[in-house]
Amino acid sequence: MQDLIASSLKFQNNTLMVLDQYLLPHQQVWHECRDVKTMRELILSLKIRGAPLIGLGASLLIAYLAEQDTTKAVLAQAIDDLEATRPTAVNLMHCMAKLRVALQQQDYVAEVINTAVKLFNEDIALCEKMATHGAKLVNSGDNILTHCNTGALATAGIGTALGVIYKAQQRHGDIHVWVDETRPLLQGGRLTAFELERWQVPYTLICDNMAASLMAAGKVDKIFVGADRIAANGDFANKVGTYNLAVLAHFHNIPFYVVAPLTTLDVNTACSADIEIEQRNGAEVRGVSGSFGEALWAPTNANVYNPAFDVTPAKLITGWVLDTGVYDQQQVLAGELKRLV
Ligand SMILES: CSC[C@H]1O[C@H](OP(=O)(O)O)[C@H](O)[C@@H]1O
Repeated sequence: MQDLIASSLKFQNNTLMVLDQYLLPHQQVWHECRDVKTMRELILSLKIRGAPLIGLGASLLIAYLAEQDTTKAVLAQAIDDLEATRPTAVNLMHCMAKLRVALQQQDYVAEVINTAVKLFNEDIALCEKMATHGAKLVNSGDNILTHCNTGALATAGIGTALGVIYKAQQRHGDIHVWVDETRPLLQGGRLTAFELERWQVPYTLICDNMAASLMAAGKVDKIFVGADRIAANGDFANKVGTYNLAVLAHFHNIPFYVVAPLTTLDVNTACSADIEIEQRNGAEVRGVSGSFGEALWAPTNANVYNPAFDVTPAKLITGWVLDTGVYDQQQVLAGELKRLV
């Protein structure tokens, strides 16, 4: 398999490497992955994370195993095992479905490898298209609020919502970004801040509970977020705290955009009620751990509610920025998204 290199995932010299996003930004540690058990742990612990990226990481692992003359039956089980890691982001299911088709072909080793390579390279191109479409929605001097991390660390390209922000900054040179730290795992404070510094995009880090007063003060011009799954009616699931922003944006009449590749659209999921929300370990809320070690602030036995995602109804969304274009609420509520697949 050819070398494939992205910000947090690479296949080089026949070795699959994953950047440990849990240790960023203060430690850059790459883990080698040679088996399903390791990739499952990397995905479940969010060392590799981001809807598109977990699909690509799983795909490259399957391709690596195919290259090691792994039997069809073992590859099929590996696909099932990896698909079962995180239930909300549909990109993982999309990639695994493509690999299942490849596995049924006569020359399945070559087909699986070619499919994984194609998915990786397609993602790079999809990011560019989303960024180009979305950047046209940004005006000079805009203050943009974003949530979680949707950049190069979460994709094979420049990202989804953060890719729009990056392209807009290239175009205008004078935008500013409010970065939600994104409790409990702090993808915004750790990863988005890290990426915006690398790209030299001016930003200000805020706690999630500060977004409301910034909007009330007129300091937020637009909101761009990513998605883990878009339902057929335009509702979508994204990192928990996204729904808060959508309700606040609606109240304050601030444009609210979701940015995702068309492969995040799941026409088999009718609406948000049908999206399975991943529930995560309470330890993530009782304290925090990372490159600095760990800190525990809540009582050891505190009951915790820790959904990794929440859902936002289409009626709160101004626009859907996909690689195929930008769609407004009237188009989406009229069923336009379903006609794209
Ligand atoms: C382009 S990443 C999309 C999506 O994935 C993130 O979730 P996680 O960090 O748990 O993998 C977040 O919801 C992003 O918006």
